[in-house]
Amino acid sequence: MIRISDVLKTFTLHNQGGTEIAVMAGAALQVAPGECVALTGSSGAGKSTLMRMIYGNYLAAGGMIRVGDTDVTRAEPREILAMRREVLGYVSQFLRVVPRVPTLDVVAEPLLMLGAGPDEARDRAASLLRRLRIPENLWQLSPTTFSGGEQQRVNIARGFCHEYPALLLDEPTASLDAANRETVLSLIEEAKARGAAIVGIFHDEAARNRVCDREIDVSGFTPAKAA
Ligand SMILES: Nc1ncnc2c1ncn2[C@@H]1O[C@H](COP(=O)(O)OP(=O)(O)OP(=O)(O)O)[C@@H](O)[C@H]1O
Repeated sequence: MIRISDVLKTFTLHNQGGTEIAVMAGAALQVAPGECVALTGSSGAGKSTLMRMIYGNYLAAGGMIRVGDTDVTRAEPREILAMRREVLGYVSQFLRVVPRVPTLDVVAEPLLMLGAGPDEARDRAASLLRRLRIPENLWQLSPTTFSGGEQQRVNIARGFCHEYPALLLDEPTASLDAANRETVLSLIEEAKARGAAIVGIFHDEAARNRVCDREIDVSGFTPAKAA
């Protein structure tokens, strides 16, 4: 479902005389449907950079990244947007929302954008919000004023609303209490069971051991070592 080979990434520091820094070379990864792969490696090794390249936020300088039928390194912006709508979900650590949109609609939006009926989309959103213990009296409010942990759970609910064939998870259990952490791990297990291919960053080692089938240490892709 997700196939990466020989990926190269350089950053050009425009505010520092255009200096080019190579941060990744020879990156390779394959994730099959129903599999969860953890990206590991020390801080600065390139875990987030690799996830951003898979999502099409950062452009790879070389190599191949395929998500389903999408050739991410060569796709037009509209193809990337279609991939994000239909195929590849991304649960980042922070919720970014348009102000004044009620929480229920923030969570239902990915399904609404795919043409689901409003009742069906809101029912699914409600069931996720309930599972993630967001009190019902908050559902009609915008999540902009919610606590950090509440925003994180709204973000997770949104990321799991549509059953994406592939998912990127950036620290999905960070700073959650035990009960909500357990819910998130169950959501990941259910997504795997229905065939989702998942790539994640999990600093929570017990969570990683429970849901991940394999680990890929991205330090192996830092140019000095890969050369
Ligand atoms: N936009 C950018 N411009 C320049 N350099 C960048 C940019 N994004 C990342 N880097 C560099 O790429 C390298 C990898 O960073 P990245 O954030 O991917 O690491 P990480 O493994 O996710 O780290 P952490 O665990 O601390 O989040 C770092 O040396 C970082 O400074």
